[in-house]
Amino acid sequence: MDALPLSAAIAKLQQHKDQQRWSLRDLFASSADRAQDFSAEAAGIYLDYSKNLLSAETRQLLLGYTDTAHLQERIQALFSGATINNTEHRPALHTALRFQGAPGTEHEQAVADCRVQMEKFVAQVHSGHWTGFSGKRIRHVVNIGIGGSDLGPRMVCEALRPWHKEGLTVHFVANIDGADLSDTLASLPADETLFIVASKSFSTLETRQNALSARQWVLNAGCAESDLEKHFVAVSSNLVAAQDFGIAAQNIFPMWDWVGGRYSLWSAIGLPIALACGFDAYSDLLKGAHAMDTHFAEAAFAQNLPVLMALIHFWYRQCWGAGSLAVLPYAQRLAKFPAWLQQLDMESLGKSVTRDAQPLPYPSGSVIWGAEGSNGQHSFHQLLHQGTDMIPADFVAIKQPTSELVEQHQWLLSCCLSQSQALLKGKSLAEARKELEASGHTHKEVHQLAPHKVVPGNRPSNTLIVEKLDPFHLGSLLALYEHKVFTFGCLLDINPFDQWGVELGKVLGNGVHAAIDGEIPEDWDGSTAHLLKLLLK
Ligand SMILES: O=P(O)(O)OC[C@H]1O[C@](O)(CO)[C@@H](O)[C@@H]1O
Repeated sequence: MDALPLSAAIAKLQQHKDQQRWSLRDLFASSADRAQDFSAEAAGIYLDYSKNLLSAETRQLLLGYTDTAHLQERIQALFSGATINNTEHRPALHTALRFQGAPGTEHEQAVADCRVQMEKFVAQVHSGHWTGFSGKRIRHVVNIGIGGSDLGPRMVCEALRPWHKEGLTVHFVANIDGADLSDTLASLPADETLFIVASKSFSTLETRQNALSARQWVLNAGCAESDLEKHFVAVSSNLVAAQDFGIAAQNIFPMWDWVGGRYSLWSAIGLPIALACGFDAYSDLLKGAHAMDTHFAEAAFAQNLPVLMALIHFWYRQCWGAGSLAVLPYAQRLAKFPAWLQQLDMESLGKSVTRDAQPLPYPSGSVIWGAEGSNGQHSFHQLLHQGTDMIPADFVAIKQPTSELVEQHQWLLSCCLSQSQALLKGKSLAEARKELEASGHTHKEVHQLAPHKVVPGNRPSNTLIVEKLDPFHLGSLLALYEHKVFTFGCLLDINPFDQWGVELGKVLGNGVHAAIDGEIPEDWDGSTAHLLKLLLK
């Protein structure tokens, strides 16, 4: 697609933005039902987007932009399995991973078969029929994987802690830093530990090295080579490499090239979830995601949660110069949600050319960052409130208490709502002065202190209310963000399913490693050569 119509449409949006003075206080004052008007709901998730710097006219213009970007056709292409990952010549069919009912396509049939294999395996481990080399049942599972083969299952397992099965603990190791693996293994009994080597490609440096070390650790503990299959299973689309590594064919769970790594937690990459929380919980996660898929595919764009969220983020990125988005889940168990979203969003949208390889004439994706509330309030929220940049934020609140400490949940929700309220309202100089005068400060003190107490306000946010932090609603929340990111990619006319930029670092990493025992090539930059010499001294 020619990027020019998109650039022209963005210029129109920019004009609309530049022509008026935007005040959240005024927008609320001029419309009594703004909160209702600027909200939508689907699959157990309520989106309030009223605290955004946009009017009904802005919304119309943004919705109009979806035609220019051919969004409807793109969504159809996604669901129908068209080759939308055009640089790798593949479909992106993560939605097929969470199909419900009877399998209707070849892809769904493969998924159904894999689910049967997973369910059988989980039952064997839970029942104690799967034993380690000493005949004892498995009590620890260590997932070795990185990126999409780690972040999703790790985050979900932490989010669903109340579903964890007794007697089985799931651990995650990702980093090439040996401390990750050795700290994890330090307290584990090798004969009761099972490893999942999770790697779509089965060629990822970190995963291969960690898996090799884990293999040695099991052997050192007295396991015979012939018993290794009791301790290693794999999830991969590269069956040959997994078998070459020494994983028995029957212990390999399939993955397919039509599933991107960052969209893979719904596949057998989700095995740690099924082991930690049970297969029913894993199935409910898929159901929640499927409910959001249906909403995304069928709802009118004006009511469509992923589309609305993508349009709003796009508006700030293109017309307001917002370089980052803060994601603030008010739930301790969602502490890893921002890290999962970082890969999903930044690996997908960090591109500089359009689908047709033309230089992108407008900004691409932005920085995604954040942490769990209320902790973030006591660290980086200061910058959100008084820093010079406007940083839009997504607040995620969970309606039902996540623990028996119900009163604390009420405080948690109060913290969440009051933060977005403070971002909206701010505090004017006059308000700051009045406050200081009322507390007995001298005229001089008021004059000096008041500017420090001014909070600009007028800072936008979305609030998502998730009914409950359970498998179904978590599935729905994650699929919402997946589709938001896909939509953003369509609005930019980029391919959100490849990640060529990551490859360069991998290739250079091999070169640096080779230089440790060999010669430093002459064409290296001076800094890298000097640093390596210092490190090797
Ligand atoms: O599952 P694999 O093939 O080991 O890849 C791990 C991760 O590495 C990446 O390719 C890039 O670092 C991610 O996209 C992927 O999720």
